Amino acid sequence: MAKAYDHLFKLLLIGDSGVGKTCLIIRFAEDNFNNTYISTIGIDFKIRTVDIEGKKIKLQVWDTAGQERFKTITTAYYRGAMGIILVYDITDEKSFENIQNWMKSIKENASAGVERLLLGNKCDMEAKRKVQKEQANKLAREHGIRFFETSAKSSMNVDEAFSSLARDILLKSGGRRSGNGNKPPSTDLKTCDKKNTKCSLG
Ligand SMILES: Nc1nc2c(ncn2[C@@H]2O[C@H](COP(=O)(O)OP(=O)(O)OP(=O)(O)O)[C@@H](O)[C@H]2O)c(=O)[nH]1
Repeated sequence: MAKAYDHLFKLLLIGDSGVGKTCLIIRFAEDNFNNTYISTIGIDFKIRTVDIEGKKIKLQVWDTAGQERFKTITTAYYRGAMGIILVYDITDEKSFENIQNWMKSIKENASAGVERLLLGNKCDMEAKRKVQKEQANKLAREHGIRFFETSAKSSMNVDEAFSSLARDILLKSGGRRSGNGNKPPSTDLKTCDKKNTKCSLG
């Protein structure tokens, strides 16, 4: 039987507990949303196949628990990820400040050259906003990565965010670019990962 997809990409979502990682994955994979909060225990994944640049890309999206007590389990999954999505909650300043720690965790645990993406989730809650878009844009620019504000509740930018990460991985793996050149100029993509003595390709 012919293979149902051209590429399989493993993605991982990280970020503080309660920022909406599980909800983003459920919105992306099942187009559903639930207000009830059930904190993730350890790790889980969902699958969706998308069409990008004429290729069928099967996305295996791993959901990690944001709680500190699961860190040993969750960081073990970083190495196999081709793309990592860092999520904060636009109504929770601490979750944005902690993005720096999550970035550090990627440096320590993920493969060199892993594609990263920053998401400010819950953008449907404008009245409770604590993190300004410009702050996050600046942080994303400093790290040379893309940034989207999303809402798992309203669907805003959810498909766009996952597709953009998948496209970047595809391009890096030898696919062809067709437009979408909105990636900010990289400031750190050419730095070497000391631990792995490998350079990121950008
Ligand atoms: N208004 C709004 N609420 C959201 C959104 N995304 C998630 N939530 C709510 O935020 C709470 C936490 O969502 P989860 O997806 O479980 O958070 P998580 O990041 O997976 O949390 P952990 O599993 O503990 O790491 C739930 O009550 C969700 O309903 C969103 O985009 N908008």
